[in-house]
Amino acid sequence: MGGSLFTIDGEPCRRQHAKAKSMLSSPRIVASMAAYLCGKVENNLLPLFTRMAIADTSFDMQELMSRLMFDLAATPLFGVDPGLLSSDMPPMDAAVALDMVMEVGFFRLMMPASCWKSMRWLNIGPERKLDMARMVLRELVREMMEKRKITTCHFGHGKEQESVDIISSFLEDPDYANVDLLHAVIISYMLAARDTIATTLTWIFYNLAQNPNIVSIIRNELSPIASRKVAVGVCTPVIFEPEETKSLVYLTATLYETLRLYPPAPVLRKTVAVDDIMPSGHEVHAGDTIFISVHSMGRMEAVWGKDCLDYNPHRWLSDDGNNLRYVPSHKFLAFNSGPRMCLGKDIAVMQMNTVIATTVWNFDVQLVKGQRIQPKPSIILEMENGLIVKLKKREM
Ligand code: HEM
Repeated sequence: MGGSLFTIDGEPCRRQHAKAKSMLSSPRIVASMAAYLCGKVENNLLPLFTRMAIADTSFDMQELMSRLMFDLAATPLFGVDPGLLSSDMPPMDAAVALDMVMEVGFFRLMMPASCWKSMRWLNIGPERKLDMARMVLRELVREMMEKRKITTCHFGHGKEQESVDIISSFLEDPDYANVDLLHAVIISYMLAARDTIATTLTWIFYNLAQNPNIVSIIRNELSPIASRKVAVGVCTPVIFEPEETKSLVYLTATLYETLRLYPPAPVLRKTVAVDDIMPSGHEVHAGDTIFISVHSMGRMEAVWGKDCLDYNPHRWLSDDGNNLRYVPSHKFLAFNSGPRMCLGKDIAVMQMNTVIATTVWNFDVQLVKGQRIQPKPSIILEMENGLIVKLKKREM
């Protein structure tokens, strides 16, 4: 990822940041992503969930969310659908390689640099695994670039169909003529857009399965939209489109509550630019490294009050329950705060609300008993053993 937005500062960062911001806020790209999201949910996710429910089969929700998000991240990037969520469940080597990058990244954060650098030089341990993951990812990029020459993925319906591939704008830009830099930018985009959301969705389904009262409130909020879509007594699955879910405050509150307790980026690493004194009174010096545990901050009584450990979406609502309460980003750090705040927040909320609403409305998600839920040591807060669930189709 060397040279990509996540590893740089100063002028190169300013330029990359501006480019990423203009792409991720472009109405054309956002509309294409929304259209592709609806197509993926309708044509892949819902049929798959329906089959699982009919067969009463247990499955790993984390793996499925990882496949879904791989497709949702890669398609607008390359203009080609890798099809990891297709019914034949193809091998997901590239997704596993992305996970490995996150695990080794965590290892590097925890180890003295001399230790991992020696391992890299000797090509042993986690560094060897990273090297292999790098090869898999290079192959992914090569394969997708080849495919995009012959296939173009179209988004939307009828005359409104158009193709979008984010990569074209990098290929046309002389700043990205260096192949290694282009490669780093592509992989960073995949990590930012896939892992964060797949992980959050998995934790949401885990929490909802244990809180049927919260599920009922979400369904009540969805009910007026659903009743406009299907006639009473008709059993067609309902899909909730981004335009319909964006004003749903309780659904969004549930999403934020999950991000508070289970932030997908649980630790942020910062380097001090100039000597300073923190609001806490701690002195910091230029070059110092600071780790911020977003995971711990989300569970601190001093920040969130006595019920800080409860899963309670209501804390995000105004007193009358009709609006989201304003919470400053330095308190709710899941998307970072300040000039380097997440640029994909709105896209992420759009994608997650659509997947949650559609799943929760059409199915009951049940946890399979006897599994141990614990986080994996990684830069991303994935579950070590996945999340094994069963689905029941809702009778309406
Ligand atoms: C649940 C979803 C997401 C969460 C919680 C999240 C969180 C974050 C965090 C914490 C950072 C700061 C990282 C750091 O400085 O160390 C960040 C940066 C960033 N995110 Fe996200 N992200 C999410 C989804 C996305 C998506 C879907 C995209 C793209 C489509 C995206 C694009 C970016 C970019 C480009 C940056 C770099 C901003 C900069 O440094 O200027 N993120 N995100």
